[in-house]
Amino acid sequence: MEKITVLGAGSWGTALALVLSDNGHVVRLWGHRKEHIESIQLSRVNEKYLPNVKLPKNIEAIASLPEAVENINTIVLAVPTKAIREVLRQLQHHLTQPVLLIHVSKGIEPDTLKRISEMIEEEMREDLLEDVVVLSGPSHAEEVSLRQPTTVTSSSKNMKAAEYVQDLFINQYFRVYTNPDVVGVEIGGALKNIIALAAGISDGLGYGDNAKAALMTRGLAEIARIGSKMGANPLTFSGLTGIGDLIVTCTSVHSRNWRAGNMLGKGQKLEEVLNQMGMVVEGVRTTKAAYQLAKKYDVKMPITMALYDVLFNGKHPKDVVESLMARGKTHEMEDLVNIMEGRAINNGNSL
Ligand SMILES: NC(=O)C1=CN([C@@H]2O[C@H](COP(=O)(O)OP(=O)(O)OC[C@H]3O[C@@H](n4cnc5c(N)ncnc54)[C@H](OP(=O)(O)O)[C@@H]3O)[C@@H](O)[C@H]2O)C=CC1
Ligand SMILES: O=C(CO)COP(=O)(O)O
Repeated sequence: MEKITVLGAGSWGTALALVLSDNGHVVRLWGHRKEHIESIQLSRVNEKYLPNVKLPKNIEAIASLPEAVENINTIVLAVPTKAIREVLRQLQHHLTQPVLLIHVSKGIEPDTLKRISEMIEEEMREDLLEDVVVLSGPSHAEEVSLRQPTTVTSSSKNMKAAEYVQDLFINQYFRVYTNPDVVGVEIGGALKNIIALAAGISDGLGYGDNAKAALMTRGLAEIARIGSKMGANPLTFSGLTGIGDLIVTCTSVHSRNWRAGNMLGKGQKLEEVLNQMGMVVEGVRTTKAAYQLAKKYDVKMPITMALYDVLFNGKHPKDVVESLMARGKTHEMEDLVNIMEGRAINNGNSL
């Protein structure tokens, strides 16, 4: 039995607190808004983010960060990508010993183009950071909190730490695998949100399953192409944090990215969609980051570019679909064969 603190009292932080509590651990769930935490303390329910589940006694909701991390050496970081640096800066003031940081966020920081574990290593004082582990995979909070079968992957530069996290979380409904490819796991988790937004737009426009299958398949090719250039093992993209997470996010009504895309496809404006959602839609910021990554690494990412035009250049989704379909002819597998065989990627026409 361990004492573990979860930072971030949103959907995913709360669902993971439930998994840890089911495994017999004592969990502190920290949230930054006092009134939100007080309402959880009062009702034992996280009304805003996970209204159907009552929290058991071994989850303590806490609004004070120093209290939440006192005498703790394992922390789950479950806030949106854009809040990571701010939370880490606050956290360090209150740590008196090194901690294992388990991050579960799916994003890439625009401009710096850092992955989450890179942001953590940059922000944390070395003497306060034992290891960084990423836990990622096809896992909607709504289903995990109902104890429905779910599989995820634990990844770290230090495989002992990844295995420790596997042991903390694994149980009869939450199966945890390990994978040493941190870059692939983080890139797959972040970039699938872009494709989920595009799949939602396609559904919102009234296109059918053919279009969605095309987006998912060619989206994965795009993710594998940039991921491999960034140092990922291409095989990771055929696993849980690649195609697995792509499937669940592009096809589930639980996905905020798919739902946001769906509203955009039906003609709503980005700002009103994000306001309506009330929860994080990571794919929007990640599209900006991926657009910059494609330029930096000189990798063709046509779906990402098309989505960027819809989100940030006011292009109509139907027009970008037309442009995508009208591109020059190409060989389907050429890039992937090159990636698998470790050859240089052809950036010409094979898209
Ligand atoms: N939901 C899911 O099923 C899954 C989510 N993820 C990933 O987990 C991460 C978190 O997502 P999720 O929990 O779903 O998001 P939610 O939108 O459900 O919740 C986000 C939580 O973070 C809090 N927060 C926002 N900014 C800050 C800040 N500056 N300091 C402290 N807390 C802050 C929010 O507080 P407030 O209420 O004040 O806004 C809220 O409690 C994302 O990267 C997501 O991609 C990964 C797998 C599954
Ligand atoms: O990452 C997720 C499922 O694996 C959650 O996706 P959304 O953020 O789109 O809801």
